[in-house]
Amino acid sequence: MRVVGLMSGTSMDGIDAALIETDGEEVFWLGAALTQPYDAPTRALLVQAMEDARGLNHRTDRPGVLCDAEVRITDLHAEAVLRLLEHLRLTPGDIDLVGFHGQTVFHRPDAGLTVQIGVGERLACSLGVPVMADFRAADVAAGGEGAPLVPVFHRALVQRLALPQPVAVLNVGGVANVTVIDGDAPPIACDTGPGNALIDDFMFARTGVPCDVDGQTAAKGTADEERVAQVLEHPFFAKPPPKSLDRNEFRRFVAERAGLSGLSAEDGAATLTALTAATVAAVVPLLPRPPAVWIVAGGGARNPTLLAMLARRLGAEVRTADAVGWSADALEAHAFGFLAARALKGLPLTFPTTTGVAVPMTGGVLFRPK
Ligand SMILES: Nc1ncnc2c1ncn2[C@@H]1O[C@H](COP(=O)(O)OP(=O)(O)OP(=O)(O)O)[C@@H](O)[C@H]1O
Ligand SMILES: CC(=O)N[C@H]1[C@@H]2OC[C@@H](O2)[C@@H](O)[C@@H]1O[C@H](C)C(=O)O
Repeated sequence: MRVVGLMSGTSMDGIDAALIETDGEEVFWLGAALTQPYDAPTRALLVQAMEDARGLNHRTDRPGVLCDAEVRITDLHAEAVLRLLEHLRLTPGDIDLVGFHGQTVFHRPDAGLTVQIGVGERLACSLGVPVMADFRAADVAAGGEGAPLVPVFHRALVQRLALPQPVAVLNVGGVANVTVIDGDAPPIACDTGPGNALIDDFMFARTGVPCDVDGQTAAKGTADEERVAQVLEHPFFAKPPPKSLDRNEFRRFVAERAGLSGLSAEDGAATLTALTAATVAAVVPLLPRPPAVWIVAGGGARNPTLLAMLARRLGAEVRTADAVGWSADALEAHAFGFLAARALKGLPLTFPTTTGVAVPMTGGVLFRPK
């Protein structure tokens, strides 16, 4: 199948769209990708949507601006697909399926609720292509964490590489998550903690720039290890995998524990970057054996200061996804193309070792164009 995967992650920087050729078991080709950035009004609408989603009790409720936000982002996803196809000189008739993650506005698996906004039917009708959406709901309904979903894709990719095992695939987006693959053993996975989100917020508040470009600010600072250690006392970090996070989960805790207000922009950025690296390293003692190689994807792969801190704290080889022939920026979009193909075939997306669900589960809801 030729599938376009779509992901709009917790950083809310935009929509990633990527083409993949797969049968849902093997990956035949990781195709071209692009990012459709969210403009400032769309980002503001999504921030408000997340605020309005806080009191959600039912996954179909759409209080406040949620309904507007859902339609707006659906249409932007259609634009992203059309732009990608145009770039490839293809038309919607040339693809078999679209994998539409949607924008997470609420994630409380403990309360049995995870909500990704996006109208699958509207996207299917506007493109004239079947759309697989709502990937997390079935897992959460069955008692799983509903995240991470990408491990089964990471496993398919790692199987094609000749690398010493175990191999860890680390995605550093707004939130960071890891998959550990060790031969034929079921992949072990979890969210590890904050990825770039806290660094982004801090940089925006201090400098008006929404991220620490290339880790340059952190590179000039010194991490305050005591503050990092204070944050690591949160019980989340001692909990064995699987486990997942809402994007805002650590905001208040880090503000209270790390109290960054007294630090310079450089030292604050260095401390938050060290925190991301330290929370990733905190997973290692929870694994059966330490990974020999770490492959880093997501926006964090573009931050050399973070990569250096990871290598030091993990004491293992750290490579970027691009260095092994994948796309660090498009890996999650490729993943949702792969997951859509699996869901279409009824193959499992989640496993007891990845989301804590009792038995392997398929998922997704298929929308066909009318
Ligand atoms: N050149 C760069 N230098 C430093 N950081 C960068 C750079 N480019 C991107 N980033 C970081 O990567 C983030 C975006 O990462 P990504 O697109 O992987 O996140 P996401 O997919 O939205 O999140 P998630 O995986 O949690 O859903 C930006 O917000 C920024 O913090
Ligand atoms: C609820 C939700 O949207 N979680 C995202 C988020 O972004 C990163 C991390 O937290 C991850 O577990 C998950 O996305 C990835 C793609 C996943 O499910 O594998």
